Order: sequence, then structure tokens, then C-alpha cells
Amino acid sequence: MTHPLRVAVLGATGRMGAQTCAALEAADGLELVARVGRGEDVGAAVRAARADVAVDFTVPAATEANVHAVLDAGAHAVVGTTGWDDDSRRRVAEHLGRLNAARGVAEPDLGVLIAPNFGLSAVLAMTFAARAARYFESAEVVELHHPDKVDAPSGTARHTAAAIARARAEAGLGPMPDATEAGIEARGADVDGVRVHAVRLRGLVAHEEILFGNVGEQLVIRQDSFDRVSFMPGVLLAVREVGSRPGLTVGLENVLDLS
Ligand SMILES: NC(=O)C1=CN([C@@H]2O[C@H](COP(=O)(O)OP(=O)(O)OC[C@H]3O[C@@H](n4cnc5c(N)ncnc54)[C@H](OP(=O)(O)O)[C@@H]3O)[C@@H](O)[C@H]2O)C=CC1
Ligand SMILES: O=C(O)C1=N[C@H](C(=O)O)C[C@H](O)C1
Repeated sequence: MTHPLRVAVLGATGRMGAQTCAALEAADGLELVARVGRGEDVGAAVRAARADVAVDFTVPAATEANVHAVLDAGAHAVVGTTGWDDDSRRRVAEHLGRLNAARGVAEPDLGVLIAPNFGLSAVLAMTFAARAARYFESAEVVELHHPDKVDAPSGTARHTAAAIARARAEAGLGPMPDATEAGIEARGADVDGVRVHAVRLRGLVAHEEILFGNVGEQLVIRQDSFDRVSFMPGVLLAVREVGSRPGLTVGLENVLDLS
């Protein structure tokens, strides 16, 4: 019989942390062994619980340090928290490289899986948007969230815009048409040349619309997470998979083989 995978949750009292604890408690083959809160020593908590995997749903200011502490404690990390950029991802990849080179043959290599969104509808929307991007002259992203969210634009919208920008560059497309001369602040954030608009509205959870335009036609890709329970199948999949994916993986689309 295989032992259950031992899982710690960082940010356990938060909206996503609490939902993740409940999902882990109901899941076969997974055991919730630590609920780690703000101010606790992450490495010590992960070691004391003998966790195989730690899931981070904290805040952008804390998540990178948490991941380094989890790795130093010898556990894999699954990260849903936003706020990652090229530099923080590179530092984690380098840390993984150093640790994995030093690990013995009997120890499996460590993995970190960072997913801006664990919802299937969002992962599919991002994937479809990346496929569509090369065929349209214009593309803009609108993300809509609950007003308690601390960051804007959302991690999902940044990931989506970056993928659109990559696809446009690979297809040899130049900048999008935009004659704006005044009031540029009303045009949203510029993420790699793609305009991203953030709406904050009581009653919403997490939603995204990707708009594509050509002369005489439009494509709209929309996804809605109405309940945080929608993120849980993706979180549990990531927890089960991260141990067999050494190094850094960014995006659940890679685990779902959609990339
Ligand atoms: N990838 C995905 O699918 C999803 C990602 N997210 C992202 O997950 C993150 C958390 O979202 P959400 O659960 O809504 O946020 P919450 O504010 O509800 O939860 C954040 C948690 O982090 C804790 N915390 C705050 N500051 C620190 C700190 N310095 N160190 C450690 N822990 C800290 C909080 O503790 P305290 O209560 O004591 O302040 C709280 O438990 C966000 O970045 C959000 O964008 C959200 C939904 C889905
Ligand atoms: O804060 C949230 O709620 C969410 N955050 C993530 C993001 O910034 O993309 C994922 C999802 O949109 C919900």
C-alpha cells in the first residue's frame, strides 16, 4: 500500500487556503498535515509536519520567500499566489537546480509548480487565446474580480496577455492599432504590449474576457469562476503531479498537456 501524500497549506486561513484544506481533507491519497498561518516559520512548519508538498495561497509579498523555505525543508511546492515575475521565477529555478544537483540518488528531485489559475475554464480560455492570437489585428484582456483582491491586473490576465504577446511576436505581428493621444490612463495596463483592464465589483469571484478584433469581426473568449471550489480539481491535480515534475513548471496547461 502506498502512503498518503503529506501536504501542508500556507495561508491556511485565507479564502483559497481554507478551501484547499477542505479539499485535501476530502481527497483520497492526500493527507493535510499542517495549516500554516501568517508569521509562522514556514521551513520549520514544513519540516515538523514531514510534508511532501506545500501549497502556497498567501500574498505576493510573501510567496517567493515561502517557496525557498519549502525547498530548503525538502518538500515540493505548488503555488497559486500571484506576484511572480521573470526574476523571481529564475531565482526559484536556480535554487531548484542547486538543490537537485546535491540530492542523493535515492531522493526524488524537487519540483515547483506555479499556476496563475487552477480553474479548468481559465486554463482553457488562456490556451484558446494563445491559439487565436496570431489571427487578429487587435487583442485586449478584461479581468473582473471581487473587490478584496489586493493585486491588479490579475496573475491570470498577465499570463494571458504574455501568451498573446508571444504568439503575436512569433507570427511577426507588430503593435496593435491604437490612435489614443489623450487619456492613456483609461486604456488599462500595458502587459507586453497588450492592454489589460481590471474591474473590481462586489459579488464577483474571478472572471476573464479576452477580446480579439479584425475588420468586420470579433471573437470573445470568456470564463467565469463563480465559486472557489472550481479551483480545487486543479489544485489537487497539481499536488499529485508536482513530485513527478522536477524543476520549475509554470502553468497548469503543462500538466494538462494543453501547452
Ligand atoms: N492560482 C489560482 O487558481 C488562484 C490564485 N489566487 C491567488 O491566491 C492568493 C491568495 O488569495 P486569497 O486566498 O483570496 O487571499 P486571502 O487574503 O483570503 O488569503 C491570504 C492568506 O495569506 C496570509 N498572509 C497574509 N500575509 C502573509 C504573509 N506576509 N506571509 C504569509 N501569509 C500571509 C493571510 O493571513 P491573514 O488572514 O492572517 O492575513 C491569509 O491566510 C492571491 O495571490 C490570489 O490572487 C486566488 C484564487 C485562485
Ligand atoms: O485573487 C483572486 O481571487 C484570484 N487570483 C488569481 C489571479 O490573480 O489571476 C486567480 C483567479 O483569478 C482568482
